[in-house]
Amino acid sequence: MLQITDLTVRYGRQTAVDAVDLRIADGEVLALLGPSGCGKSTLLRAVAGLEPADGAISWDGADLSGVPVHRRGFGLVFQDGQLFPHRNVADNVAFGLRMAGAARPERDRRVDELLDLVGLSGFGARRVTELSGGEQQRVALARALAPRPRLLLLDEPLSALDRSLREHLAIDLSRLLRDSKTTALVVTHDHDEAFTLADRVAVMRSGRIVQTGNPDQVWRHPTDEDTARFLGCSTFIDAPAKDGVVQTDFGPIALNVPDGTTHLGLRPSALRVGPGPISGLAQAVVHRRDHVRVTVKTGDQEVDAVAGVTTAPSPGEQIHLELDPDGVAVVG
Ligand SMILES: Nc1ncnc2c1ncn2[C@@H]1O[C@H](COP(=O)(O)OP(=O)(O)OP(=O)(O)O)[C@@H](O)[C@H]1O
Repeated sequence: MLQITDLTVRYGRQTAVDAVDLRIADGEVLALLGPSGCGKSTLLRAVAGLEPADGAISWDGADLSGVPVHRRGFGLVFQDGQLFPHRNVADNVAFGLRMAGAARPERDRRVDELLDLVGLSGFGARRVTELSGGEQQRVALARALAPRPRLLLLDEPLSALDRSLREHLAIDLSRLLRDSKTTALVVTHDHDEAFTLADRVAVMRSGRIVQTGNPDQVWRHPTDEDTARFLGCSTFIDAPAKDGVVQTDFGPIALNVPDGTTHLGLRPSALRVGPGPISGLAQAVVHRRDHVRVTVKTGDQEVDAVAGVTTAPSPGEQIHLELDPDGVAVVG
């Protein structure tokens, strides 16, 4: 188990990581999610031993301060893989095993096993410069996993890849981490990636962890407006709740909240163009992959909504909005 206690990293007068407490259980995949510059890479680097820090980092109760990077037993994967360009795939994967003094037959067996695990069987003799970006990241992952690290540290492992490959690899990576029962800390700014990969998500902002919880909790119940905004909410409303039903201007919604005023964050998908009590005027209409995003002026406010590709309104068209509870978050 990794235990981080009161960890602080300063660069001059700037505090990049501010008194962070965090724990990762054995076999758990924790995603550290936050906007650019919030300090997540710095926190990961401190755990790896690459960044001097105040506070304590321990593994199974043993303090790691003073333990150099290569003695921590952690595996590292960065955004751009950082493979050795002059070595072939098998030699890259075998690197950590060679450093650990593993004998040739064992090395070869483990390399085959890992290439199989990451879906690159038969790629051993290929030059890494002849691989696609996605293949290179798989090799980086195989290399990090080969020596059986007790903790895998992944810093934006998929960010350099294009979107469809990223989504595909996130699912593969999630399965692979589970199958190999790897304990992992994944740093990402992408909430889809965090929610695909993680058992638990820690949201970071301005050097601090502002919320931890399982993906569903964090998605449905962000701790404050900034977190909700970061997780895609763009419209915020207060609405009265009674007996588990919240009455919004857009219609009633069943939510497990106490009676009184509830603060809600609406993602664009919470408001759909369709039969509903509220009318508005379509403003900007933008086509996305599988839906259309519409900015709607209703009363004196502007809200984001979605429409089906075939039923999209034109700018200037009068429309109605209906509420989809799946896009609603309870804030606070
Ligand atoms: N070596 C350094 N020297 C000085 N300041 C640094 C250094 N590394 C990071 N910082 C600063 O510390 C803060 C946190 O940086 P960090 O890279 O940890 O953020 P991040 O959340 O990982 O962002 P990104 O996803 O953009 O890398 C930033 O303001 C950054 O400019």
